[in-house]
Amino acid sequence: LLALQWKKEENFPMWYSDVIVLSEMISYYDISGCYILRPWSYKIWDLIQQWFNEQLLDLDVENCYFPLFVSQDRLEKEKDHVEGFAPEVAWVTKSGETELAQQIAIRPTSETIMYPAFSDWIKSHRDLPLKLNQWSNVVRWEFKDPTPFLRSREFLWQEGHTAHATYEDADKMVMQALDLYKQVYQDLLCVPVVPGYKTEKEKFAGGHMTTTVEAYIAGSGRAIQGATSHNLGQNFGKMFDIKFQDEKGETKIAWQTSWGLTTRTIGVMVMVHGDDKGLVMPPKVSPLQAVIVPIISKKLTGETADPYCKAILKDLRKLGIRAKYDDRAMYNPGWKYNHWEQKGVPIRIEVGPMDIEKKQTRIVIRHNGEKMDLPVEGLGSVIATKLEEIQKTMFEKALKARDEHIAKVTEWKDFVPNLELNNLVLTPWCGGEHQDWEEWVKKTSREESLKARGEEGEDERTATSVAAKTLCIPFDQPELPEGTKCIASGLPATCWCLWGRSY
Ligand SMILES: O=C1CCCN[C@@H]1CCCn1cnc2ccccc2c1=O
Repeated sequence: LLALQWKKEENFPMWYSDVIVLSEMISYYDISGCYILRPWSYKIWDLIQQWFNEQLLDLDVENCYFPLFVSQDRLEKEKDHVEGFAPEVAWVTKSGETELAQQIAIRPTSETIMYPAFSDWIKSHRDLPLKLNQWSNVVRWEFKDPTPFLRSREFLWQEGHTAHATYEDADKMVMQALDLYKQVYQDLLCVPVVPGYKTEKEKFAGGHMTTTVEAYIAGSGRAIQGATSHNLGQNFGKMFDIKFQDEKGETKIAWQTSWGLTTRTIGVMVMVHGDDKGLVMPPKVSPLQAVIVPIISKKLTGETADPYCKAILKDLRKLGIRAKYDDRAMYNPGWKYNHWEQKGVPIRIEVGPMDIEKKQTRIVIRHNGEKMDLPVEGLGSVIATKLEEIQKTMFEKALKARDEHIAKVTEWKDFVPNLELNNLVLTPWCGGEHQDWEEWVKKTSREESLKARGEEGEDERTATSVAAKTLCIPFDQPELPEGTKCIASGLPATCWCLWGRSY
């Protein structure tokens, strides 16, 4: 099956699952919610990890590795933190034919695995700050529709866990981590995100405050949480007895953070940039940034093309450009064009008989189809510059598409009509602590959406997917004129809140 069977605008979910298979990113697996990450997608995670690890050095965060398994006692140390998540926990209950005396959980996240050790290690303020990061897989036995990269039962992530002497130090760490996430999305993946606070209803219950970066998927008109960074306060310190002697010899409880970014990043990138020819890769994370295709014919044999193309390849690689010379004789140029377009390679370099004669080459830019003839002389640095331009243009294009779909709304009558236009909605809000009114918006937006679609009485599952929820209270707050009313409660608005249908 060589061509995409679905158009992105016609059937977004089918287009997505087609693209990730045809581009050789994913293969399916016989256990629901589990997927094979093939080299073409794993390399993206590799590149994200390389960049992220560089940044961790500057933040004095060290990598480590904790066990995959956690005892039931530890996992359930603090009931109310886990109860909401309990159905997602995967348990090991036997080895071979033998039942285990105590069932053991597979980590869904590592707070309860790490923090007893934190308690052992942290005795004095001199042991602080403790800043650790772990790259690993985690398992969450979700029941909502699994989607490769976006929602799977096992996924790869990094989880940062830090302990500090003061609230302020912890809060600074939370924001530094969130800024790394913003850079991963905007600077590496060319995906614009809105950084902000989660409301009380949407935050991590075990923490004090949650921050997030929210992305927008134009294909579905939905928002998606890109990554999250929590200020845990002293909650886990109290639970796991993480105490230290401060300079005055007084015993204090540590202030903590935890923050995570997952392979969901890859799915978001595919959805935002992909088109009807397949993947469109941002150069910074593309496994291949340029592919050289010789147009072999009677007028141009392999042995004439080889030295010319290999010289171009050398020139590119010398500048650190991830390039490949596709000299496979069993595929014709047309097949190769289609293949590398589906895989989203940013630049194709075509070499035909005329090109060799004129010491030039024809390059084709994947994201906008632009073609141009360039001299082979100095080609490497021209390609390097082109790649930077592509990175910038792709982000600007996504930013425009996202901004066109954020509607500022102050009256409730305009809320659902904007959701129906695939918009996110920015509204005056009475404050993140008003969970009751947040619930009201969720329920009312669902009912009004179903009515607008003439689907009253739709079954619960579908209905939930049309409800709007709070995405975040953006750090970047527009002017809020005195006396502005909350769009739902009519109470005095204290902030602007971003809403949307979401994944
Ligand atoms: O977000 C992050 C970032 C990385 C470190 N962990 C925090 C908080 C995770 C919240 N969470 C999420 N799913 C869970 C599933 C089962 C048990 C516990 C949990 C759980 O605590």
